[in-house]
Amino acid sequence: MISTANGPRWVLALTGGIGSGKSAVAERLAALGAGVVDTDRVAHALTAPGGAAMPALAAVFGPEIVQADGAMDRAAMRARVFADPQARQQLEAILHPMIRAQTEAELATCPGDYLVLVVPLLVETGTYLPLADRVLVVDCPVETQRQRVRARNGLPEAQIDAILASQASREARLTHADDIIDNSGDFAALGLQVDVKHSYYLGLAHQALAD
Ligand SMILES: CC(C)(COP(=O)(O)OP(=O)(O)OC[C@H]1O[C@@H](n2cnc3c(N)ncnc32)[C@H](O)[C@@H]1O)[C@@H](O)C(=O)NCCC(=O)NCCS
Ligand SMILES: Nc1ncnc2c1ncn2[C@@H]1O[C@H](COP(=O)(O)OP(=O)(O)OP(=O)(O)O)[C@@H](O)[C@H]1O
Repeated sequence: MISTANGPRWVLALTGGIGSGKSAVAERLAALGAGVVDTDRVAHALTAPGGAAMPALAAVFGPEIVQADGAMDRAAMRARVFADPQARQQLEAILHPMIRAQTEAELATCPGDYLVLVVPLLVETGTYLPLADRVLVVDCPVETQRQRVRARNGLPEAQIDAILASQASREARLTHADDIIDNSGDFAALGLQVDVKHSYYLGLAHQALAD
């Protein structure tokens, strides 16, 4: 439970590797009434035109990572950081503290029956784990992740390899799971699992608040 100005809130941390289905799960939980704060979305806002992270990013990485509209050039930055671990560390050193502060501010005011905190790097950084009452991992075979990322972004295979290599292994991530959603099937199979988990989390959240 986290304490907010609106009282204590029960928090589900939701994670998974790239292309595993975190956004699809979070979207459905939101439709069912959960309050969702997604650190990827927070990061996007910080790097949008006029975003609070842009001055520091331009100073460190140069004008070539800034688009004409003032937003971060995501493809350019992706190519750079997944080819160079030191550049990735520099990017994370700028963005992660800002993402954390904004995420905490949003959690403090987010409505919903309980809170869902979506953190792709939950296991890798460990810093969000203390906020979580429960950890839900969206899981599928790495080959399925590859296929879905390929279909969505058309990323070169070497870049998909580099992103996967920078993230925790499937096995390491699963050791942190209280619950697992298997997203190796279709959207219908995913939806059924999410609905069951949501009912369970509603019960846990109500129980925790009653205790
Ligand atoms: C590297 C960037 C420019 C790539 O942008 P792009 O639009 O291609 O991806 P997007 O932001 O939508 O993220 C998609 C997925 O990439 C993976 N990913 C993103 N950042 C990282 C990272 N630092 N390390 C490993 N994987 C990452 C995650 O699986 C994430 O869900 C961007 O992800 C970024 O700015 N990352 C740094 C911030 C960060 O660490 N975000 C993770 C959430 S806290
Ligand atoms: N069960 C499924 N069947 C078919 N396609 C799926 C399924 N689940 C997700 N997808 C597709 O796979 C892609 C990745 O899904 P999603 O964006 O939900 O994953 P993510 O974990 O949030 O990804 P990222 O880490 O890149 O932010 C999307 O294009 C989505 O539409």
